[in-house]
Amino acid sequence: MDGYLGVIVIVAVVALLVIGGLFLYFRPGRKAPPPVLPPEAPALPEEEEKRPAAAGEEGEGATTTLPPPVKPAEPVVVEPEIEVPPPSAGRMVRLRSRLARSQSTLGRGLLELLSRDRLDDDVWDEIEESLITADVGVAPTQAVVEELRTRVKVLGSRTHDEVRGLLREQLLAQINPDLDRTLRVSPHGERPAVVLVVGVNGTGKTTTTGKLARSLIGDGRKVVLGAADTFRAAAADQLQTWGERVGADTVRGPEGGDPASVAFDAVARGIEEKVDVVIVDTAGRLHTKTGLMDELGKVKRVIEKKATVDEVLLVLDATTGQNGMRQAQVFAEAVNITGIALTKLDGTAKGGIVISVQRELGVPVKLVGLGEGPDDLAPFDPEVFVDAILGD
Ligand SMILES: Nc1nc2c(ncn2[C@@H]2O[C@H](COP(=O)(O)OP(=O)(O)OP(=O)(O)O)[C@@H](O)[C@H]2O)c(=O)[nH]1
Repeated sequence: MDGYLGVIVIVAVVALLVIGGLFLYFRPGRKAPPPVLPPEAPALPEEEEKRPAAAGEEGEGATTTLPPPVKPAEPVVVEPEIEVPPPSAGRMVRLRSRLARSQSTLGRGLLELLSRDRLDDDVWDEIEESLITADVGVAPTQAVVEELRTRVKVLGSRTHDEVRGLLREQLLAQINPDLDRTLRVSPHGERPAVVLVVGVNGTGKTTTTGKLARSLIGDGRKVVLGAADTFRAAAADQLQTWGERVGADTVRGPEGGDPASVAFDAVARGIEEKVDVVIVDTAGRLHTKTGLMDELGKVKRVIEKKATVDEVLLVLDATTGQNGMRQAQVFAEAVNITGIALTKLDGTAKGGIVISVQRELGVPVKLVGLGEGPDDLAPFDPEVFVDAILGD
């Protein structure tokens, strides 16, 4: 009996436990067990995620390939583009219109005066004044007027062409077409030719050095530039930019350094690189004549340890008139000038400076600047010059 009772109690306890468990499991408000999620896919790089899926990539079974690691981009070195400048020949003809614009008032005025029926003293005075105003200089003006007076007397009545012919002849005679205007830029065997560029800052000296380098390169020569104007760092930068445009190296020194040492290094580089011409831009400080002589003298002496100085070009601003002439005199006394580069001839009606500067300094105008463009430097051609003054 006791055995039965024990079994009944055990069954009752088990039944109670089962009922209690079921109640707890199904009771209202009980939270559902968390859903079982599939494992997360690995994150893709942003770009890959945005990329539209290609055909066949979508849907079940598509696999994701990770992109290869991106290498950091190599820095791109942009080489400056090397320009090919035009040759020097025919440049003055090309730039003739610039001359005609600036000089034709003089030509037209003279032609009109000389074509008058009666040429009395007043007219001759006016002719003289026009020439003086155009910076022809006193002595050349007197020579021109005297010669014209004689020729006109012989001629009697004059046609326009005859007057033009007379004037052309007289102006050309004053410019002297027979002067040797060739630039000495031929190398001497292994040694390059050396051109020293001197003149006051602001005359267009550095610009002319750069333009000359272009022009020589246009003629097929190899050039090295020397920035011996160490007084002004900007001048060296400017020259270097000119050089880079046409693939010419520029040798420079520290600001305020010894110009002679830069000139020496430039010539040494020229020899090393087997170039045809080394062009040295010097400082143009007009302190004292002795100071200038010492500086330019030293530059020249130092260059001559390695090569010969073939040309000493004086850069002169045509717009500065008599003031420029005085500066030119100081340079001519300090160094042996072999040629003149007359700049800004497009910006003045006083083209007569060509005549007076040659006469005063006894050296020919070899180059003329006719604009701010890189190829606006031309070998001087007296006939083109006079024809531009007189018109066609
Ligand atoms: N119209 C015209 N401008 C020129 C000519 N030659 C130079 N120039 C300009 O004259 C300005 C003055 O040049 P500069 O400041 O004299 O330059 P620079 O003489 O080369 O400089 P530094 O000699 O180093 O002082 C520049 O804007 C040149 O472009 C020319 O023949 N015609």
